[in-house]
Amino acid sequence: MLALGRFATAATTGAARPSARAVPLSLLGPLSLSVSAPVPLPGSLLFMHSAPPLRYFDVDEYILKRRKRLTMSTATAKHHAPFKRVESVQNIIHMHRDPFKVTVIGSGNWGTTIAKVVAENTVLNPHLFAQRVDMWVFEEDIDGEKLTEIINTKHQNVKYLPGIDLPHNLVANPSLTDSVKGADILVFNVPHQFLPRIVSQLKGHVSPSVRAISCLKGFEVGAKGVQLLSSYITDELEIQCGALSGANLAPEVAKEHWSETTVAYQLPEDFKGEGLDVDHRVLKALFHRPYFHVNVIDDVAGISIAGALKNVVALACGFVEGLGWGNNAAAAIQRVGLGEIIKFGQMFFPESRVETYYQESAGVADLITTCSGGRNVKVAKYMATQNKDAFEAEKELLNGQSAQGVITCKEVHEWLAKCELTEDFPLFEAVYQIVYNGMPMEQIPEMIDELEPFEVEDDTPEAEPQTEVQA
Ligand SMILES: NC(=O)c1ccc[n+]([C@@H]2O[C@H](COP(=O)([O-])OP(=O)(O)OC[C@H]3O[C@@H](n4cnc5c(N)ncnc54)[C@H](O)[C@@H]3O)[C@@H](O)[C@H]2O)c1
Ligand SMILES: O=P(O)(O)OC[C@H](O)CO
Repeated sequence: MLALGRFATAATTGAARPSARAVPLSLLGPLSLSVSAPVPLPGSLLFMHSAPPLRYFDVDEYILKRRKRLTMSTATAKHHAPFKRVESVQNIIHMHRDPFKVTVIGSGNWGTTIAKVVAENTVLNPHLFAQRVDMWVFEEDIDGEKLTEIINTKHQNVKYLPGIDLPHNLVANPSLTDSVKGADILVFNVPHQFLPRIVSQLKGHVSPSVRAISCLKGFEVGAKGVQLLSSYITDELEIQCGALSGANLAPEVAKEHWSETTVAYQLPEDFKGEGLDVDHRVLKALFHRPYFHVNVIDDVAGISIAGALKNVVALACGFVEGLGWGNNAAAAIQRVGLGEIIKFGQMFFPESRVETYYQESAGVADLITTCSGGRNVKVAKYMATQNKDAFEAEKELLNGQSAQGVITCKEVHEWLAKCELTEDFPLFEAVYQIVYNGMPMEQIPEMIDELEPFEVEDDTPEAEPQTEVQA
């Protein structure tokens, strides 16, 4: 309704032109009028069914205005504009400094995949990025050989991303502090339970001018309450940190099957200027690939909340899948889950935007893909079918990888319990009770029945008050 309200003011009134094709607005829905939605065919008119007399939306006029707006916004590009797509980046950024040196911290399933993406782009953009990308690897022994040595000679991460060739400019580095030496951009990508230790080891080794992106999904719950991981990194290391999150199952991205993602970043107060510092265009150049389409926005909170909480919802999906309840049950879980995700965001991170949850890859799209084929859903399904607990399931299924929902549901529970709000998030609470207290998963429907509908603020003008009709 937000988009409908905005466009309704631009609509003209009058009769439909006889030659024009009419598209009933009610069929298109509010999303179809949003800026990022496909534009309807020229020459068609969208009828607005909402208020008599019948009004229409002139699509030709809309397309012209939209094109003009896009041209203007490209010409007057401002870094803070939300949802503005960053157009082509090649050869546009004039660098007034040395190329940015990039380090990826983490080498798991997603860590290695993102390192591959980044290393491909540093080769393609030598004016922007130093070609060598260091990837910090938590060293381990694989059949008597060090994992870093295997990666640096065979150019494959045989444990966490087997079968995928890695660029030769990607260098596995077992020393955390050495890997960040001289780095301008840090890409954090480890299971989030390991972040506090990593960050404490990095203290004193990272200059305040370094910029960072967190690809982690989860929260930090501590003395400061519930914290986004990007904020945690900023607080601990005193560096600006954004986030990358989207509908991105690592094995598919690694095989270069097309997907989308969202990067969110806010310029720091000490931003040095275009060509001198990391901004939206630099980040697009760093992460965008033909098979990995990036949209850069500034809603760090929105994409981080969606990314973390959908893992909890995915566990619930896995439970009902394991119980053999079918697609309807999974859809019901996702509907309720999305409501709780948005509610959580609006309640604890009011700066996050509701639109992010449905317009961005990091929102509902990530919820869908994670609930369809992610590790969380697999672990939960295994719990249901094999009668194992979450930790046994993770160990038996994932070969050292992590299902982050298992930890996130505990963090969320601890935070909500502190706020005495567990009853307001019955699905999140049900998942916690199943994973940690052995509550039967068959009880999910009763537990979530109490969910109050969540009201989203609407800027549609209020209807005229009705005059009371006297009998
Ligand atoms: N895998 C995906 O499809 C995917 C997609 C998007 C986002 N994510 C998110 O990305 C983050 C990283 O996930 P991942 O898939 O790369 O990791 P993963 O689940 O594959 O975990 C394995 C990694 O953890 C490391 N590790 C194990 N013990 C450690 C320790 N004590 N200290 C430090 N590191 C240790 C291993 O060395 C390995 O690199 C997570 O927050 C996850 O939710 C994952
Ligand atoms: O495999 P999962 O469940 O950790 O989910 C992976 C990603 O977060 C999907 O975007």
